Amino acid sequence: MDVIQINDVGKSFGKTEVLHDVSFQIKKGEIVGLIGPSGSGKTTLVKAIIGMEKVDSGNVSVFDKGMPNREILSRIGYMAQSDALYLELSAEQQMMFFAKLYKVPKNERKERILAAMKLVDLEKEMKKRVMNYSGGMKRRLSLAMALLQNPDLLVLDEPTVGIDPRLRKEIWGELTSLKEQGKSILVTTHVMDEAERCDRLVLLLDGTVLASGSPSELKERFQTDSIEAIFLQKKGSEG
Ligand SMILES: Nc1ncnc2c1ncn2[C@@H]1O[C@H](COP(=O)(O)OP(=O)(O)OP(=O)(O)O)[C@@H](O)[C@H]1O
Repeated sequence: MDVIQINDVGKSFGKTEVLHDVSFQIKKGEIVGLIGPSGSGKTTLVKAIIGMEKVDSGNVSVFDKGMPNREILSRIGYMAQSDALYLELSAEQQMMFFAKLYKVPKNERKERILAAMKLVDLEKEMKKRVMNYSGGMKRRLSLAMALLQNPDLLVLDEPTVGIDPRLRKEIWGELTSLKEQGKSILVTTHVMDEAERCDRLVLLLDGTVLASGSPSELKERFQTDSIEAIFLQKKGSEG
């Protein structure tokens, strides 16, 4: 079964077309990277997947249901590109607020919060108010929030921006183990060594799918040794 199905999706803002006939699927237990230069339409697509943005044509379904769908949304852990955090609260209060909102059973809340915070290496900073967090800490807290309700699908929009290489490696280790538990993960990134860790990549350029496949398939198809070079090649050929 496909966890995410995107069929011929088109979207414009005013006269500007930002997505054109975009189609791809994500299966259970797969990490798919959505890769593309700034402005290529990644965030718009991610928002369409979670039902935050309406598409003009085509359709988006998640777990076989058309989005937006409230029930399905509770199975998705979403991490937005910009952190939506309550600065006045401590990280722990913030997590508790969302644990209630996500209807995490009362007797599991503390345990789940601690597990998610450990994963992003923030368990010692839980009492601190979020306003005193650094940019990278806020990013990590947003990731912990996305993991809180133990979702079947994670949709992460540039999750590792501002996160140092050591923790980035740990986070990717965790994403891989979540995938091994059968979770599906869609991640947007600009970081090419992260792209290499995905099972499959969807390369987006100017709102269209340039190519998709495993990192090694793509490199072979385009006869390059890096994913980045594929974009450079394509841009060059447009001249
Ligand atoms: N609400 C909006 N109104 C008008 N234009 C928009 C809106 N949201 C996005 N756009 C435009 O759509 C295009 C794609 O934006 P999007 O944020 O999806 O790109 P992106 O690939 O996620 O870029 P980045 O990597 O920089 O985040 C851009 O030209 C952007 O200006």
